[in-house]
Amino acid sequence: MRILIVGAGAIGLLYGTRLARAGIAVRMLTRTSAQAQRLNLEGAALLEGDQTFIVRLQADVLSDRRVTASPGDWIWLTVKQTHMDDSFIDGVAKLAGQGASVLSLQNGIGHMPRLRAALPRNPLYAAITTEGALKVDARTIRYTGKGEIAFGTNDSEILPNKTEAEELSQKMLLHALQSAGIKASLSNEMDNRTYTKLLINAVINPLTALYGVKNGELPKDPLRMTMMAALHDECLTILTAAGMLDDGEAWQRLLMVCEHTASNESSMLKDVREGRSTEIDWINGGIATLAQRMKMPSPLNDAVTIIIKALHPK
Ligand SMILES: NC(=O)C1=CN([C@@H]2O[C@H](COP(=O)(O)OP(=O)(O)OC[C@H]3O[C@@H](n4cnc5c(N)ncnc54)[C@H](OP(=O)(O)O)[C@@H]3O)[C@@H](O)[C@H]2O)C=CC1
Ligand SMILES: CC(C)(CO)C(=O)C(=O)O
Repeated sequence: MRILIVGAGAIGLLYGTRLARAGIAVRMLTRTSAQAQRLNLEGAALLEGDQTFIVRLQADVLSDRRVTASPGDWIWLTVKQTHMDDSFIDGVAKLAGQGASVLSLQNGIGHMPRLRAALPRNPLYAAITTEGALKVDARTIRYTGKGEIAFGTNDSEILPNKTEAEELSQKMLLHALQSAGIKASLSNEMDNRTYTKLLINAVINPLTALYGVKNGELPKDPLRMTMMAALHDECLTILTAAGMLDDGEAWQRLLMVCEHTASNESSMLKDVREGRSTEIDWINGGIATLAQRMKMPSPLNDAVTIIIKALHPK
């Protein structure tokens, strides 16, 4: 089985290095030739605790025509939402042809329908990970949080009869991940998982970016807690109306994530600090769009989306 991973950033290299280390045929597809060259020459470095693992893997530039000529069985998309413009999605469609299975691993919502429109015949999977990684440089990432990955089709796409080839391909991917020591599962409730993760990102990400604090600091101030609770409640109301299961644990889960990732700067805080656009349009903006479709109000999500976007580079 061959896996092409598009986007050699924190998450792409976190999975790429561990799969390659377990002997799975992995190829990283980068945006720049400089990064591909560096990965080919020096290998990728995975920092885990005080250990450094140097992993040899093949890398090419996504736009290289030779890449399209030899597609993989699986194509993983590990770029950010901000990178998934129309030309990127066109490039993925060319790469995938009609056969490859495509797995997309982003925080936020809104990208899956666009991918489906561009890939009408390919098996298409959403993935949610609770693992954490940080990109240190073009070839180095730090493993910042252990967790698990779940993948599956979106609820609207669950078909009663999968093809045998599709089923085999899912099992092979699961086996590859597990053989690499990665906690992985195939899920038939991806909408619920996506919304559950979205709720966490929709509270922690914008508020840590606005207050300029690490995740663990967010609940320590009573006024920040008031804001967290209000945003949480609005998101929960909208997401449960959209199909998320309310197991009564959402608020506790949110506080637990703050505690477990206490020393992290959220990805949105980092984006703002480093002068990049954030994934706000697909996180709180995504929730506001869901609300609009259901004719529900979303004043807090609307407000944080505008406030964060005002911090984007002009
Ligand atoms: N990091 C984490 O711990 C977690 C991240 N996520 C989600 O995973 C997704 C990826 O995040 P993360 O890995 O942190 O992001 P990074 O910014 O670290 O990585 C994204 C990578 O995509 C590359 N890229 C951009 N455009 C292209 C292109 N056209 N062709 C090929 N590669 C391209 C970037 O390359 P370049 O630098 O050259 O632009 C970069 O290396 C996000 O949606 C994030 O929310 C989810 C859970 C945890
Ligand atoms: C869970 C959390 C908030 C951890 O930092 C995250 O996913 C992010 O920063 O985007």
